[in-house]
Amino acid sequence: MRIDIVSLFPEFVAQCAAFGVVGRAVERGLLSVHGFNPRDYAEGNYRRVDDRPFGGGPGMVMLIDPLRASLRAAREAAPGPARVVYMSPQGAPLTQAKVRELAGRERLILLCGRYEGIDERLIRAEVDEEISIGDYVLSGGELAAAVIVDAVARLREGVLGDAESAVQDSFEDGLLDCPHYTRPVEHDLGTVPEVLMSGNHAEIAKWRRMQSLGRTWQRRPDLLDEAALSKADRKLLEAYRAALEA
Ligand SMILES: CN(C)c1ccccc1CNc1ccc(C(N)=O)cn1
Repeated sequence: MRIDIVSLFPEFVAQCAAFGVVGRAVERGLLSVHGFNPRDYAEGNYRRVDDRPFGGGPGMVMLIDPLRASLRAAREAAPGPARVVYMSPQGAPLTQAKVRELAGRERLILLCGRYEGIDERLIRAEVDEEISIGDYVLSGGELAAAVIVDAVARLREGVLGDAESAVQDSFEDGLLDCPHYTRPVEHDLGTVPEVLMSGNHAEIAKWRRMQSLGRTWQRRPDLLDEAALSKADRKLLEAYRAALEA
């Protein structure tokens, strides 16, 4: 998979692909991340990439042509179609389903805005979709792009060993993750739930599912569509609630 980053600070995002599982995936050639800086494609001796907004108001707007030239350079840097994603507060909220969809592609181009954003005509002409990583404002799209790189990379075949837990991750099945424990069993911060040491894998799986259901119900009821729960899941959630009252 190839991901191109169009940004005034491309090394910022490339660094986010230099550590951990994503860094190893890059080393192993499962993924490559390349930066394109609109300033390298800006005309004139000031190499302008922004200008004042028509209609007045504070701040600056990113110019069309340096962005369009850097997008063209990114497209032409490798074969095959690329999905152009613009990171912005006006985008569709990022979900794990959207991450899975993006991870299925061979090429992505992530467009990072700075200043007050980008001339709308460039967005309309070149952007396939706008994505927001949450309802808050950042100084640039680079952190949002880094989130996409990480979330997408870890879903690519071969990136996570079976030691890691991409499958059981929260949101993979639409529920929050269960609690996790490791050594020591006895600690002044408490002990470990008995069932996890029982060796009874069916019981352990049931306990974990019950915890995921219960935590989702308690912390993110918006994610829990109780109607869509299986009979077994509904029984587990009942058991979780009953244990709270006990
Ligand atoms: C400078 N701003 C406000 C801006 C305005 C328009 C586009 C991009 C930017 C860059 N900033 C971003 C980008 C993304 C997100 C997000 N929630 O995904 C938050 N902020």
